[in-house]
Amino acid sequence: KASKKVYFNNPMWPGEAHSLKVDKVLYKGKSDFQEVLVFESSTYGKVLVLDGIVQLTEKDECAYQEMIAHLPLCSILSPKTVLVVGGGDGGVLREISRHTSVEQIDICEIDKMVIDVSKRFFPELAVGFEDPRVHLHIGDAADFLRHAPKGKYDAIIVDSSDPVGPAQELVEKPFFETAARALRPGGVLCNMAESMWLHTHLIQDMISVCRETFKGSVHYAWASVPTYPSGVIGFLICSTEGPPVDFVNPVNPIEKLEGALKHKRELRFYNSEMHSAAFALPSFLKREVSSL
Ligand SMILES: NCCCN[C@H]1CC[C@H](N)CC1
Repeated sequence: KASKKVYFNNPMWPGEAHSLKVDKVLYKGKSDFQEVLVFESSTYGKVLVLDGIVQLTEKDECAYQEMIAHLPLCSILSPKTVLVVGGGDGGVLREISRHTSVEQIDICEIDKMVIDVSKRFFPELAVGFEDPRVHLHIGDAADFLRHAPKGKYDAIIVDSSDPVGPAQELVEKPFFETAARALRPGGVLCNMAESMWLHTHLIQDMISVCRETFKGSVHYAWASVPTYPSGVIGFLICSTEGPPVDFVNPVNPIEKLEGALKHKRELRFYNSEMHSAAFALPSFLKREVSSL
């Protein structure tokens, strides 16, 4: 019976378990921060698992990586400097690189093993590291942001794992305050914001903190990702107060902004209709989370 208990006791989704058929285990390791597993699934391609939690699969990673990158970057005029917090698999970098206006991409990933494993088993994501605009920093992002120049970034994308373990501090007020300080006026933060079906308390807490910290706007968006718990994942899009001309409506991208995307035909999930639709929220969420 012990095996049954092990499957159903993740505090992020108690009583719930998700399974994919494993054809072959390709890598098993343990870094200073977490256990790393890569396996070939029978129907979702290769899968990256950290501490027993699915991070991405080749089949559905496009939904998450494209939305977390293009929701913020298609909401502001010609983003130039972008910071990625986490994102060690390189998928978000691949997406940011499509924006021709971007001149500098900093990335701060705490676990080098994730980068090395992605380069070895997920070249179609790790390709993001090959862009010459990318500057890689290995370390704690909260620390990195505390030392970042005030107002340096047009956009900060927090591509984190769940807030248990290394990513715990990335949902707390001090982190959001350092992110707001590092953004220019009218700059935008987009961070992973869990599931509307499972985490409305956490979403409420994050939105309350963000409304205090970001004087521009705070919006919640979501996308379908079949291999994430409850099959959806949310995004919190926050902007610092700034000249209105600099921050277009985060819900409806300006068509020409989308036009600034290189290799648009490679996009498998994002488009301007999905961008706008992502901000449409179910009634239970609007009821359970105030100010949505
Ligand atoms: N860059 C890979 C996605 C990392 N994002 C998280 C993975 C684990 C999920 N429970 C929540 C999103």
